[in-house]
Amino acid sequence: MADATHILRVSPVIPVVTIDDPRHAVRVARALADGGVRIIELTLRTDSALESLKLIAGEVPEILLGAGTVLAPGQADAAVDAGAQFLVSPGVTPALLGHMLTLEVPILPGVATVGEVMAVLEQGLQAMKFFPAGPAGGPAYVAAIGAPIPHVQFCPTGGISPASAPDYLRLPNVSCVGGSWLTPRNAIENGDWKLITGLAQQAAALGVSP
Ligand SMILES: O=C[C@H](O)COP(=O)(O)O
Ligand SMILES: CC(=O)C(=O)O
Repeated sequence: MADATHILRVSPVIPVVTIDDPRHAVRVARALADGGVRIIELTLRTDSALESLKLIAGEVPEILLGAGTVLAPGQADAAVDAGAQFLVSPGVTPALLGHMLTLEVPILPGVATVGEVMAVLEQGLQAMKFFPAGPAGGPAYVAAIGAPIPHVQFCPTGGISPASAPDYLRLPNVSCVGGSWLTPRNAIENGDWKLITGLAQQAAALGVSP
């Protein structure tokens, strides 16, 4: 099933995580899960990303494991082989989208314009990443897309902070947001897993109504 609507309901925030040293991978995933965030989008931006995916897939079964920054069909295949349970791309091309649709995992293609939303919708997908959310227009832009196309659910990502996340999460066409703020690079390098767990707890609480 390619549609990722159910993936967007796992957590109010999908952490977008970049790990340089695979020895940190399991600790980062556990720190997020300990804070109540049981989903991770591990970017394929480092040479060791596939190794990190394999380690998390093998040792942290309680977290839903996605691969992000999928730019090419071969990367999508390699990520699934490494254990990715869903795939995220910052944008779409016909070749990449067509290939990802042949795989057995949910996909979250990135879109930034109404035309791109319509192109992805034509392929039968109703869940999309909106990227880069802040620079592309922010909550007002996402809300405006919802007028003609109310049945698409978005995960806005890019330039979002704990302060701005609620402005997106209150929109009817936003199920969650994505962000890198839960896993600061220096916290990973310093092994500050408590900080990451604390940031995850705050993020998980964004989904709880006051
Ligand atoms: O490339 C950006 C990541 O997808 C997340 O963006 P962010 O660092 O603004 O949260
Ligand atoms: C930014 C983004 O969407 C990605 O790295 O997949």
